[in-house]
Amino acid sequence: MKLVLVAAAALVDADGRVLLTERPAGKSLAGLWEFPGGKVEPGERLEDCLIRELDEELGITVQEPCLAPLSFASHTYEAFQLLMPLWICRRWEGQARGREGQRLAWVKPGALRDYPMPPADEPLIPVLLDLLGPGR
Ligand SMILES: Nc1nc2c([nH]c(=O)n2[C@@H]2O[C@H](COP(=O)(O)OP(=O)(O)OP(=O)(O)O)[C@@H](O)[C@H]2O)c(=O)[nH]1
Ligand SMILES: [Mg+2]
Repeated sequence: MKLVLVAAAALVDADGRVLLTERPAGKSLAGLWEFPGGKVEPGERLEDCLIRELDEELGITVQEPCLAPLSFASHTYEAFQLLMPLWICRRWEGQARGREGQRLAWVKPGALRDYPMPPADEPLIPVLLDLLGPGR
């Protein structure tokens, strides 16, 4: 089965909220909320991919030392197996905005379950809750 490698980030703001972005209409899994990130290009370093995607999708600049490995998602979809390392990032330059027209939400960890996410992301919710607490 095809392996798809995706680099993604949990951006956490000063209030401990996590950024989710809505997948635009027309894409697979449209309407679901996900961590920003994207597919690794052939030969591309994972961290370079993530930094590129965060700029393309959100218009923010992230320095590599501000990315800490947190967890990963492994999920078998119908057409491919997804392997998605997830980094946590608390520091970046610029203000995140949906550069591709996608909606953004800053979400308390305790409210992540209110946002429908791809099935691969489910096991990442308790990881963020453990680390950050539910928020208030
Ligand atoms: N960025 C991101 N992708 C995720 C998450 N969870 C998850 O299953 N994915 C899947 O990982 C794949 C890569 O997403 P992507 O954002 O790089 O690529 P894309 O929009 O071009 O995807 P597409 O071409 O399949 O529509 C997609 O199939 C997406 O559904 C997540 O939390 N963040
Ligand atoms: Mg993407």
